[in-house]
Amino acid sequence: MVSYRVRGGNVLRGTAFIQGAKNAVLPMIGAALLAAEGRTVLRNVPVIEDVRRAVELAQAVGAKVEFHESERTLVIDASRLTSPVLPAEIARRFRGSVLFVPALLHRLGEAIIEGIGGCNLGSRNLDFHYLGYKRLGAMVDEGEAVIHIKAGGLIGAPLYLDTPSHTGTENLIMAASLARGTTVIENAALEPEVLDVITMLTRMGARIRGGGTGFITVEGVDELTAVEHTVMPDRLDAGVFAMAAAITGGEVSLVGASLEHLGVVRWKLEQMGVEFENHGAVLQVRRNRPLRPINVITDTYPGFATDLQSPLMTVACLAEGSSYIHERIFDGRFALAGELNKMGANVEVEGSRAVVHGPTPLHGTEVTAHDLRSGIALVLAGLAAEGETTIGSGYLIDRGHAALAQRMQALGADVVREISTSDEG
Ligand SMILES: CC(=O)N[C@H]1[C@@H](OP(=O)(O)OP(=O)(O)OC[C@H]2O[C@@H](n3ccc(=O)[nH]c3=O)[C@H](O)[C@@H]2O)O[C@H](CO)[C@@H](O)[C@@H]1O
Ligand SMILES: C=C(OP(=O)(O)O)C(=O)O
Repeated sequence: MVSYRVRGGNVLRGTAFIQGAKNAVLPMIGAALLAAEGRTVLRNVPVIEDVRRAVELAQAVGAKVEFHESERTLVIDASRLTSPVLPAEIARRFRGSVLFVPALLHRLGEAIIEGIGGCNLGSRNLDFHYLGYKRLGAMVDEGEAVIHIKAGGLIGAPLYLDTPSHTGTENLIMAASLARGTTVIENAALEPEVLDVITMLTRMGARIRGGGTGFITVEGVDELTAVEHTVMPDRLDAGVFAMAAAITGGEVSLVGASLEHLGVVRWKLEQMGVEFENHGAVLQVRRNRPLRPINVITDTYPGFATDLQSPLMTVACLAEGSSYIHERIFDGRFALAGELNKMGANVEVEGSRAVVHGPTPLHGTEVTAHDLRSGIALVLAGLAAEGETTIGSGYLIDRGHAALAQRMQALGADVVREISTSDEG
């Protein structure tokens, strides 16, 4: 059982090193399994629990994987895959398990999904994935507990997504890359991580056009080769550290962060009173005036990232006035509000909208992470709160943020990660 203990009141100053992107490395591990020969090398891999689960899952289907954690490097040899089964005990613990399906279909002719995990954010459908596989010629049997997808060779086809699903786009690009003929994917996702995955696949020999336009064309090839690729920086980790500076009225240098990748998040934080300045490759973030309230509507990239909606809700608690948040991507992403209210916040939720009445002084207490980003949002709340905050279910934070306590401590924060003996949490 992991928990985080935060003593608030310290102003954060110093340098934070932004990790490699969780939402890029997971599809890249899936992509590495498409290469039937040689060894793939992934660099700048974040040392997070989701990557450890992905390594276990790749090993479960027969790949040889070495995770050199201190070098943040993965070496993946997928020349012999032996099992199409994504076993429940691993696959249920993270979302990235769905990204193994295209490789299993191409390499073994079938994929058997015994469970799918990831943050509990309300409905998280996969119908666009399944419909896409079907249009490429696969058979999908959606059982109660197990999903069985079979294909005796995929064939390119016109595909579409009702909304630009992030993993849906990645999966259909991977499936199309080794399919016979041409596939066109309309309404594809534009997220920077999707583009990074396209860059890696292209290096592997895939023929993909239109990344970043919403309209992607893939000409199938006969084989993909193992390559070396450096994972892009994690814009969500960067956003969290920027908000940590903002909420404590501090100043931090973010090594590896890209302003461009923050999209609308950058402009919303600026409206709240946060200043950004690029110093070459280092992004300086500071806040030295009172926080202003904000209106935010989450959207796909370059809109305001839903994964930063929870941390922003915490920052809004300290703003001078009422902020308005409209969550448009997930239908159950406001569990944080109840936890913040336990700390003295005044957040009202109605359906997909929340109003944060600020400023409210926060006080430390025992709270629970309901998902990865509500967990990190509670760490931010703890930084601004009087006294001590204990955040339970810390495993959820470890799913997506590497060495969080050490990186926060380096900025002067009092954050400790604690482990007690009990079940995962
Ligand atoms: C591992 C990974 O990359 N996770 C990210 C990915 O999740 P993920 O790829 O699961 O998110 P999607 O973009 O697919 O889902 C967004 C919305 O579309 C709906 N939908 C999606 C697919 C589908 O087949 N049918 C359907 O209805 C979902 O229910 C959800 O409401 O993008 C999310 C939205 O930016 C981020 O919060 C997650 O951090
Ligand atoms: C929703 C998230 O992740 P996942 O899709 O892996 O559950 C997240 O990173 O906030």
